[in-house]
Amino acid sequence: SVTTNVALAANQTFDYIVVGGGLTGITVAARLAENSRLSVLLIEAGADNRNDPRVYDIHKYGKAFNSELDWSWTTDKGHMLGGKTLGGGSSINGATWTRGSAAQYDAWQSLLETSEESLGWNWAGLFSYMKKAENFSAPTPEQRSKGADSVEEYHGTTGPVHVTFPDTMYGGDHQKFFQETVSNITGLPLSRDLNGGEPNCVSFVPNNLNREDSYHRSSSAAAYLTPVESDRANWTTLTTYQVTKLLFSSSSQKPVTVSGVQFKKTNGSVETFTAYARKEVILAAGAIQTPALLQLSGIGDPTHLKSLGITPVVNLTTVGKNLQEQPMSVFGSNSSIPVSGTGPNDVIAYPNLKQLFGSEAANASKTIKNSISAWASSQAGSALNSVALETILKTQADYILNKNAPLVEIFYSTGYPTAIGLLMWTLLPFSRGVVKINSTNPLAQPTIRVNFFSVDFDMRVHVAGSRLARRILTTPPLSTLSTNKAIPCSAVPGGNSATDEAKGIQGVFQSYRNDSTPSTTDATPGCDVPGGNNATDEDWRSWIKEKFNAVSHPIGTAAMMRRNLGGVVDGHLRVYDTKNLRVVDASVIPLQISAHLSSTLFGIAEKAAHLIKADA
Ligand SMILES: Cc1cc2nc3c(=O)[nH]c(=O)nc-3n(C[C@H](O)[C@H](O)[C@H](O)COP(=O)(O)OP(=O)(O)OC[C@H]3O[C@@H](n4cnc5c(N)ncnc54)[C@H](O)[C@@H]3O)c2cc1C
Repeated sequence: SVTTNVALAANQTFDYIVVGGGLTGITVAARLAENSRLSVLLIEAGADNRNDPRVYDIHKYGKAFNSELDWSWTTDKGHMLGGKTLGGGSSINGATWTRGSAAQYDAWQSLLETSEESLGWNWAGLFSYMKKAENFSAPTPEQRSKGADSVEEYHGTTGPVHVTFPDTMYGGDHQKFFQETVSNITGLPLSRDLNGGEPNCVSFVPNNLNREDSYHRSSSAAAYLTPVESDRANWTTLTTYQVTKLLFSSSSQKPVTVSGVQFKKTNGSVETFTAYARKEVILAAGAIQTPALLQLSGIGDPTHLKSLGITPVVNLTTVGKNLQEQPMSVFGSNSSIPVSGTGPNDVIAYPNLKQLFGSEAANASKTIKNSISAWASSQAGSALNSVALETILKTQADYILNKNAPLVEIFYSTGYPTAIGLLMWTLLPFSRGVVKINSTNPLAQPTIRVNFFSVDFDMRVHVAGSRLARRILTTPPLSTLSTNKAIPCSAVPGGNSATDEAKGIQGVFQSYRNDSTPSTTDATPGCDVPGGNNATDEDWRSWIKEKFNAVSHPIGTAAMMRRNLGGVVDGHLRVYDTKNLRVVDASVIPLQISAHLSSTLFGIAEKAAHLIKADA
């Protein structure tokens, strides 16, 4: 059952306690609870908002941002969004369903001990679990006529997460012209389906929506919890309570044993409760709150912990380090014709280094090859050390230079009724950041330093992506739809007084505005770069620095790597020097992928559940 009745959890013992009822937490809990002999407690800080239209109606995307459903963490540049509700990010995200390139997943395996390579943390191993999570409905003939397509073997059809194209999908000249323009400029091939491990293309993409449920969002909660909610007496989901500390039964002897968790009402009331774990505690609080909870519990850098008066339990200096988050800029123009459909956004271009940099590609490659060591030194404070980081960055460089990994995402962000928009973000930053608690108050937000653009090459990528975005908007056939052909601008119809519908559909635009654009007109980033079409790199750099925002795809803060690279968990997702504590969320992803994260995370959670069951 889903409950706010703390008596159902306090002072009780469960086989497994899962911390965080977000994307991965619900997935793992649901799989463990399939065995009726095992008891599972899932604790979620947010409320159960499954019946809130801001959650189930994808057309209201963006309306949950900066509300009680959003952690809205402060970073070194603006806010990072995160779902604070049952389903976590999967309840408030854009529902875009994509996967990275096979080489990127294969790289994860190379960061593990040789003895763990057989665990299958590679494309082949994860692809099967991503498909296990998926219940794909191929496009209808009408959707095909708009441009949707799929390759059967890239999808699962019997999993819990419904994935499909929406009945309201966009699919007029806008989409077609965007594809054509991008392809003409960059040479990117049009792909039928980018979910098969080769996203270096331009393609329509599906969403995790449920065709059998009025195209409502298929969040982790809707997919894994709702259908079994009344059957699983062995699974308790406690909402509106935040886990504040892990408890250890033996902390002097390594590996340490976790005996349970402390938690309190998320709204800050003083009373603290305890629940006990017979077998394991699984952290799934996401890439920001999981490292914070580890640190609050004494797992982290002893010097930092002692400075706050916390007794160190496990010495793992990289808890919270290796943070990789992506910067995004927004571009737009108004269209002379209305768009067809109401979305959500459905076409993405993923250029690789050559397609992004064009004639500058050789130079950009040379910069990467010659700079890894210097970047590792400059970012060493956000990693174990420069030697470890150099190995990690070399792995990242390898798939950029040799395996066509896309460097930026250009998401065609159509806006009802007439907007042409492009969201462009750097996918694979070389900059590294840190999440660090700054007090012993478990309800206080940790300090998040992403260190955006602290490796200058990340800015070069962003300038190249921005230039490409503007070129796409000003090149036919897409530019023939624009009312402002010279310098596209004004993306959100109605600007800051846009209707709720326009705001909802264009949530990303809108959040960008709410966050950092105090514009009083409907002028939109993209039209106001000093120098317009003749802007210099310096013009672009200063505009980007002022306007960019976080994508809200943080990863890496409890990375799955060998310990001498700065890993926090091993290939079984077990925290080093602990016996029964695992992390199963975006924190464990060691390197960014050229994709939105959720399909990958459902795969990780499915695989984790398998590992946990096998170990038991
Ligand atoms: C605005 C936005 C848009 C996105 N768009 C897309 C998209 O279109 N497609 C895509 O594939 N991905 C998208 N993502 C990314 C994806 O949703 C996230 O990467 C994913 O949800 C992360 O999963 P997770 O399980 O690691 O964490 P989450 O899903 O964030 O779950 C963590 C959960 O733990 C809870 N929690 C935290 N601390 C505690 C605690 N101490 N005690 C109890 N509970 C706690 C949180 O409230 C939350 O519910 C988007 C993300 C955001 C924020």
